Amino acid sequence: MAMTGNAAPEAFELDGVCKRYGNLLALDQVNLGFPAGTTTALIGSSGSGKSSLLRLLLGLEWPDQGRVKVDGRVLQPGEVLELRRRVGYVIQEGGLFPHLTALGNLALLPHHLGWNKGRIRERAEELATLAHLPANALERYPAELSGGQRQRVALMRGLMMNPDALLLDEPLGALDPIVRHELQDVLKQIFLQFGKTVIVVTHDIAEAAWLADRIVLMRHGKVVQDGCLEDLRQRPADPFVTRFVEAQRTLREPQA
Ligand SMILES: Nc1ncnc2c1ncn2[C@@H]1O[C@H](COP(=O)(O)OP(=O)(O)OP(=O)(O)O)[C@@H](O)[C@H]1O
Repeated sequence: MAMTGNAAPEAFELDGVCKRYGNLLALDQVNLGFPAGTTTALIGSSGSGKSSLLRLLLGLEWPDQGRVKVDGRVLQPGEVLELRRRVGYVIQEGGLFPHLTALGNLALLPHHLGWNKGRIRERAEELATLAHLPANALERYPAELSGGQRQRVALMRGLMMNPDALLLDEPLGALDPIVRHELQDVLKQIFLQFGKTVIVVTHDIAEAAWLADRIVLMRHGKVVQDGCLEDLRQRPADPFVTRFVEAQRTLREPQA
């Protein structure tokens, strides 16, 4: 995101953030920074607070304690609409509107901001090439697309306005292994080309390591470890880290 002065501020920052839902403490004193231009994978068991964390960064939720900062400034409710224009958000299953074609879904925000049809189509076609979506799929409704194609469109929608940052919540969650593998390549290529701040939530440690140099592992609303895959493997901060890493099955040759 925008830099001010000599020091590049963190694109996003959580400063002593607690988030409660009733009696449940979903985030417990989280301190984390996401420097501008870096890619981070957030992993952790189900219910550890990963999605809540992303929603706080987007102003879709507010902390009960602590502060969320964007570009070094505390996020204010009045800034959320503008923030949503500057940050692409991609969720599992895509969240596409079923009554609009792929192109219609992609066009929603740019149309609202006054882009003409030609410019919208040109941008959509450019992104279709990037996301390896056949151009004719742009005219189809979500129900006429495969799961992988819907995810590609969701990713394209997140990139449509050339955002300053991209937040992805299990973008490859519900896909078969071959499509997932292909899309991991597409995502990695896009992140490299994009060169901006990316935070991606996944359950899969191999996917996390493929997409990001930095992995933040969460459990029960707290950050357990923040490092690279090698740190998690060789220097686990906690026995839970080893359990989490070892719980991810790898295929081995059958024993003779
Ligand atoms: N709107 C809500 N109302 C009540 N409880 C919620 C709400 N959103 C999340 N929670 C609870 O907060 C905790 C953290 O949820 P969150 O979705 O952030 O976890 P997660 O790590 O993203 O989980 P998953 O990997 O299963 O998506 C969970 O126990 C969840 O049930």
